[in-house]
Amino acid sequence: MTKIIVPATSANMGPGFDSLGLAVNLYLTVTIVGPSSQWLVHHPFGPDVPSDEKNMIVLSALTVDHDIEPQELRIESDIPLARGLGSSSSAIIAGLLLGNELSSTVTLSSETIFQRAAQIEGHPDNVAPAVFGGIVVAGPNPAKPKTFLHYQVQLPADYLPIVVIPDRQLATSTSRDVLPDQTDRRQSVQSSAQSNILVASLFNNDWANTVHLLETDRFHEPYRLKLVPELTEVRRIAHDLGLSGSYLSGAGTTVMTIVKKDQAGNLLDQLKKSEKLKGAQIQALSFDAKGARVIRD
Ligand SMILES: Nc1ncnc2c1ncn2[C@@H]1O[C@H](COP(=O)(O)OP(=O)(O)O)[C@@H](O)[C@H]1O
Ligand SMILES: N[C@@H](CCOP(=O)(O)O)C(=O)O
Repeated sequence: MTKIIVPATSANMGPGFDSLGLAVNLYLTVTIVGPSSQWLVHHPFGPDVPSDEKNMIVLSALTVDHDIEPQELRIESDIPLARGLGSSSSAIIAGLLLGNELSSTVTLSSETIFQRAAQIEGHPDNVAPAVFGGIVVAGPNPAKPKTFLHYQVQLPADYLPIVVIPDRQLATSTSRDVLPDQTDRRQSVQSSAQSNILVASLFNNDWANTVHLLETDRFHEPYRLKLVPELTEVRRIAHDLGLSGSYLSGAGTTVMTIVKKDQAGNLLDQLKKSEKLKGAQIQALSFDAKGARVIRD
């Protein structure tokens, strides 16, 4: 049976709000069981997520080709919903790949799948690493309205991502609602400078400085902190160990820390001891370098 696999993503690396994201080894897997008289989606997400043609994956597939035959689908997922790990992006991309597989008239390239998914999401920071894998800088293409440019960064060999995933959902739309419409000019200039330096450090594989720059966001973290106080606790614990590299993953509630591999065990031990992080899923991950893929047999 054909399987579609899409990784989870962590957007908003540092001051790279809406433009810098990375893919990790948590996956959404969609198995195409076969044709059915109507769309039937077996999934583990409970009654709030539709199991018929209203499911986000099916809706996305139908944007590729309205005439595709209904299918029975089986969904497995390690990506928790509404926690800042790009579950909606992975569902949209899985749907576009599904439509691509099932259509007899349309064939989409990875580039087109990325562009369409970014248009649907409205920002490319999750969908770029979800489609292409790794760490990606992406943003609006000034030469072509409604399209996006994207550039992939080399992955660091000696760092890995650690996630703290609170046992609490936060819809991206809710978390965007707390952001101000305007920011101060001085602050914007400083944030823009730090974002530029962060991108330069990423392309120079300078992770000793990158981890500090990951903590310089002023676009969203100050406003979202009240929704995700765990960020303060993770930073406190990491700083006590002399470690930087923590940021709010996407719109929250996940907190991501990029840490040197030889420090990961130390940090995990301390995070797991914290009363304030009780109930959170705390684990070391790895970067996903491949991005979305289709496995046919
Ligand atoms: N695999 C999926 N199938 C169907 N709907 C999904 C799937 N993954 C996510 N969604 C929808 O997207 C919502 C979460 O999107 P969002 O608030 O953007 O959070 P995030 O993308 O950070 O996980 C879920 O509540 C659900 O409605
Ligand atoms: N830049 C977006 C990223 C949202 O990511 P998600 O994983 O929470 O969907 C934002 O901050 O709103």
